[in-house]
This record gives sequence, structure tokens and C-alpha cells, in this order.
Amino acid sequence: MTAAYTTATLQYMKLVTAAEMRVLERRAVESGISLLELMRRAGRAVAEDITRVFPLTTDKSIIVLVGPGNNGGDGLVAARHLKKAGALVSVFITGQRAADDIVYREALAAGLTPISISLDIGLERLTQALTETDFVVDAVFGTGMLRPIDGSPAAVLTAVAREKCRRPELTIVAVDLPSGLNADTGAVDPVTLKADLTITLANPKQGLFLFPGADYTGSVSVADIGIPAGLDEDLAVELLTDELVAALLPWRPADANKGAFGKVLVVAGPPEFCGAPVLACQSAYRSGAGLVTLAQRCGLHPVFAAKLTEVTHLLLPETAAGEPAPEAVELITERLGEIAALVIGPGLGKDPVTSLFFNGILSGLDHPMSPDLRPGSARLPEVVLDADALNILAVTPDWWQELQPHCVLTPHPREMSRLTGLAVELIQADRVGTACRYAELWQQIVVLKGAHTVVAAPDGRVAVSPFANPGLATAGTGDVLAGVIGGLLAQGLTAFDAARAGVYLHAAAGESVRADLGEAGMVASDLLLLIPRTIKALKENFHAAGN
Ligand SMILES: NC(=O)C1=CN([C@@H]2O[C@H](COP(=O)(O)OP(=O)(O)OC[C@H]3O[C@@H](n4cnc5c(N)ncnc54)[C@H](O)[C@@H]3O)[C@@H](O)[C@H]2O)[C@H](O)CC1
Ligand SMILES: [K+]
Repeated sequence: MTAAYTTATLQYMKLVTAAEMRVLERRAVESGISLLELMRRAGRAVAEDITRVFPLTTDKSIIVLVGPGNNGGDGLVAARHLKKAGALVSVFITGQRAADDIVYREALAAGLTPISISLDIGLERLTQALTETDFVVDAVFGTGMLRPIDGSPAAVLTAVAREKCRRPELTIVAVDLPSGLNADTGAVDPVTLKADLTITLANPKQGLFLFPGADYTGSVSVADIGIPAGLDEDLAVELLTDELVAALLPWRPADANKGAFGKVLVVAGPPEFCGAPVLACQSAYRSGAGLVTLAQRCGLHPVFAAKLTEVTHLLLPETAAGEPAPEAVELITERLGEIAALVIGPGLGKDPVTSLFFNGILSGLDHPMSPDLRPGSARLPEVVLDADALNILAVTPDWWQELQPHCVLTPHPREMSRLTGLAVELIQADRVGTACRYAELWQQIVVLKGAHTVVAAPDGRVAVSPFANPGLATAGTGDVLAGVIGGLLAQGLTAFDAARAGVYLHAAAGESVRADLGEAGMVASDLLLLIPRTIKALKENFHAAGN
């Protein structure tokens, strides 16, 4: 199952490593909450979340698998609450629990009779019980997993996997993480179970959003266990959420005119790629931009005029070969003073003449603009560089030293590989670290696209998208993203905010299309109408920024 995301349960939050979670736990304890209390809250929250997602009736049977550490402790508390809620609960313990185990004693007092798996008879009873159960709660290991899983925990997890294979309707719920999933890297143990729901505690763990782990989580929900707000403020990596993005969206005053929402200039390339700039223009409008202009070779005007009703057209002179004439750069440079955001790259091409044309435009970017022409206060247009713009930069030595800072670069992993010289596998193995390092080196906003897109700023701020949607792996979706970010920049968002909000809106729109059409066969233009719908839903749900 693809990792999904229960947005309703998530607010503003930081993604953590196991070590960072331990720091937060320590801070919570220092603030006066005992570890036992945190565990009690965790177990109760897990039980509540299970009953919320899968309403329980008395004939529902649940097996709770309990490991030796605190993750197992959460499982014991959850088992007690699930029993109280009316379910038929069996508890199987793998590993040695501490002698002074209060939650174990509380489970006994509540009438539960845990069975130890360390004996063969225990495994046999588990195998038998599995054939009749509706749910398995995996509380074997959490963030304390230290080494490859073997022995009785491995036998337990393997028995569940076998039963799930036989009966796919068996629902698996992971506590904090699927056992064996590395909280930091997303690596998984060979016996890690694929959960249908992962209830992660306090803060979502980074590994839940990194592959292969992200494929093992099912839906992810985050349980509040009462760690005081603000203790995680100094942590760098944030998860994009509805609430956060709603707060970033631009406010539209009732008496606004189109000038209030900024002008976007999109630059088109040769006829082979004329779909990409069309998508970029349309998505800039759909994200709320006031006016979108398409700079195009004049020979292509009939095509673009037929496709784009609301867009204005800047016609560029071309040579007999249909390439941009040298004066084309000048025409665009003159416009830079009037526009709030420049989107360049979708459908640009990268032949030598186009490269010269592109570099000429970049040189013109020091052209000042009058402050009243855009909602923000910067004097230069904001810039989104995508696709072939990135491919041209990749063959330009030290390109970032010539580029104005804080452009938004939107590479997919292959483009990132060309820009950095790193192998795609290396980039994918550390998406957050790579995006952060190069955002700082280049002094640009890096949007590393793909499942769980990463947005990194030069100052170290970094955000991860909660969405992974294979349906978006289709031509043109990147052009839509570039247009959305351009549209948001034009409305006055800072580069980092426009990138974060754009990534989220684009992916959330993709989720809506997936819900309607499935993963196969969606096309980029399906996203367009869903962008304003997503904006509307976020604003209605969160009454953001005075809307
Ligand atoms: N972070 C919080 O605020 C809270 C977290 N809770 C839960 O606690 C776990 C982390 O607990 P911890 O005891 O540190 O680790 P684990 O339960 O994951 O396991 C540790 C336990 O297991 C042994 N062990 C580790 N790896 C293996 C292995 N491969 N094979 C066999 N045994 C292994 C290790 O020696 C220990 O004995 C977190 O995920 C949350 O679920 C809280 O309860 C609430 C507060
Ligand atoms: K677990």
C-alpha cells in the first residue's frame, strides 16, 4: 500500500529522528510529565485512534504484539483500553519485560492474560489465534530498535505476515512505527510488517516519509501524547500540513483588482514542448495570480492563442530557423521590471541558441522593478527555475554564483543529479540532507521533487511533503508545480513559503485526483481545477489569514 496521510489529525509539526524524539521525551519529563504518564497517554491514544478509524464491536478480535521496551508498554496500555472498549483482546509478549513493569501489572489487573512467545507453545497459540483475528497491533519495537530482528520477535512478525498473505482483510496497526522500520533512514528489516495504519506518537518520525519505509506505513496518523507545545521548536525538519499551508495562503481583499495578485511571466520554448508552458500558465492562474503572460516565439502564437484564453502574449522575434532572435532577450528584460514572478524552464529546450537566450534572461534579472507593481517588497521578480532551465544550469560552471539568491529550483532526482554531480541513488538515500546542503551552497530554495518532496531553504529550514502519489509520475505535473509556485510568488509569498505551499497544493490536488480516478491514467491537466478547490477547502477549514 502507498503511504497515505490523515491530514485531519495533523497540525503544525516537526519530523524527528529517534535521537531527537528522545530529546523531546527528556524535555517533557523535565517539564514534569513522567515517562509512565507519557506511555499511558500513548497507549490510550493508540486505542482511541484504532476505535476512531475502525469502529469496534464486541465480536471484533484484536491481537496485540508486545515487545520488551516502551513500544511494547504502549501496546499493553492500548490493549487494556481496547478491552474496555469492548473488543476481544489477546496479548502476546515477545522478549523480556522489566520486573517492575507497571503497565504489565495494570494489564493483568484489567483481566488480560498475556502469553509469552519465548516458548514454542506461545508461537503455536499465536499462529492459531491469528487465523481468527480481525486486527493485529504491532507494538514489538519502536524507536529503540537496535539491530536486525531475529529469534522470537522475527518469528512473531513472520507469522503475522503469513496470515496477512492468506487473509488480506486482516488489519495491521503499527504503534509509533512498523517494527523494524528505522526511524531515521526509512530502512526496513526483512520481517517488518506492512501496516494499514501507523499511529505515530507525539512527532512523526522521519523514516515514515522515506523509502522503503514509506511503503510500510499505510495511513499515518499522529497521536498527541501531551508533550507540551513548543519543545520541538529548535528542530529543523517540518512536515507540511493543512494547517501550516492554510496559514501561508495569500489573503484576497474583497475590493481587490487583478493588479493586487501579481503578474507572472512564463517563457516558452520550441514547438516540440508547447504543452509545458501552457500548463505552467494555467496553473499560475489556478493558484490565484492576477495576470499571466506567456513569452513565446511569434511563429507559435496561433497555437498558444488557441490554447490559452486568459493569458496575455509577449511575442518574441525569431530567426528563420524558428529560434529566438537576439532581440528576444531584450524584450523579456524590459518586462522583468513589471512582473512579480518569472517561471522559466517548462518546455524551454536546451539547444545552444536557447541556452544563450536563457542566460541572457538571467543576466537581465538585476533589472530593478518598481515596488508598487508587486505585493511584496523585493525589487526583483521572484524566479522559478525548472526542467530545461536546470539542465542548462547543470552545464554552466559555478552557475549559482551568477544567479540571484532565493530563486526556487524544482529538480527531480535526475535533474538534481545533473546539478550536483551526485548519483541519483545517493541523492535518494538522503533526500533531506542533500536538499539542505545544496540549498545552503547555492543560496537557493531547493524543491527536490518525488514521493515526499523536500523543500529546503539556504538558512537550514526544511519541509517534507506528506504525500507520495505514483499517479503524479506523469508528463506535465512538474510544469503545473512550477506554475503554482510562480503564481504564489506573484501574490507576495516569500520564496520558501511559495515553494512549501505550492508543493502542498499540488500534491493535495493530486490526492483528490487519485481519489476520483485512481493512480493510473491521471494527466497533468486534471490537477488544474483541483488547485483552487484545494485552496478553498484549506481556507474554509482553517479560516486562514483573515479569510
Ligand atoms: N518518545 C516518547 O516520548 C515516548 C515513546 N514511547 C514509546 O517508546 C518507544 C521507544 O521505546 P524504547 O524502549 O526506547 O525502544 P523499543 O520499545 O523500540 O525497544 C527497545 C527494546 O527492544 C530491545 N531491542 C531493540 N532492538 C532489538 C532487536 N532487533 N531484537 C531484539 N530486541 C531488540 C532493546 O534492547 C530494548 O529492550 C517509542 O517507539 C514509543 O513507542 C512511550 O511509551 C511514550 C513516550
Ligand atoms: K511498532
